[in-house]
Amino acid sequence: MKIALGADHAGFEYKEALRPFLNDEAEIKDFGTYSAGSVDYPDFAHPVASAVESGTFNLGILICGSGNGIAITANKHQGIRAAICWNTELASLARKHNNANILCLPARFISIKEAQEITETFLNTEFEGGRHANRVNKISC
Ligand SMILES: O=C(CO)[C@H](O)[C@H](O)[C@H](O)COP(=O)(O)O
Repeated sequence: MKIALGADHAGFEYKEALRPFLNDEAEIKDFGTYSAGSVDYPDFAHPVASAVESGTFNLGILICGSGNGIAITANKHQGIRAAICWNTELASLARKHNNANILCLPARFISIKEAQEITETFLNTEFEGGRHANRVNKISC
């Protein structure tokens, strides 16, 4: 499993906390940001989304303050299904029903422990297919 990881300044601390936790599970590439200094979330969401869109990475994890900016940006890419998840049930449904390929975490609304649990659920839940496959296939326009 290859995972592309990125965050803006609001998600920086969470990204740093997730990285060692993820290393046990997968091969990780950290696309930045690399400090808590203020940056613009599209500069990190686009590279992560491109990496997943191209198939070089299986899944992406993006983190910003609300989750909105990174999700809006990532979902501009063809074949990207970026889902904002603030609890484990949403993470499970995003994988099972939507085959989400980028997890968007809202750092200013969850704890680091919650972020780790949500990430673990997202990475360990499979797409159910079936009726959901028909719907996911209808997303692209
Ligand atoms: O989704 C976002 C923007 O739409 C993120 O929450 C950003 O992290 C947030 O806007 C950053 O805000 P700041 O006041 O510049 O720290």
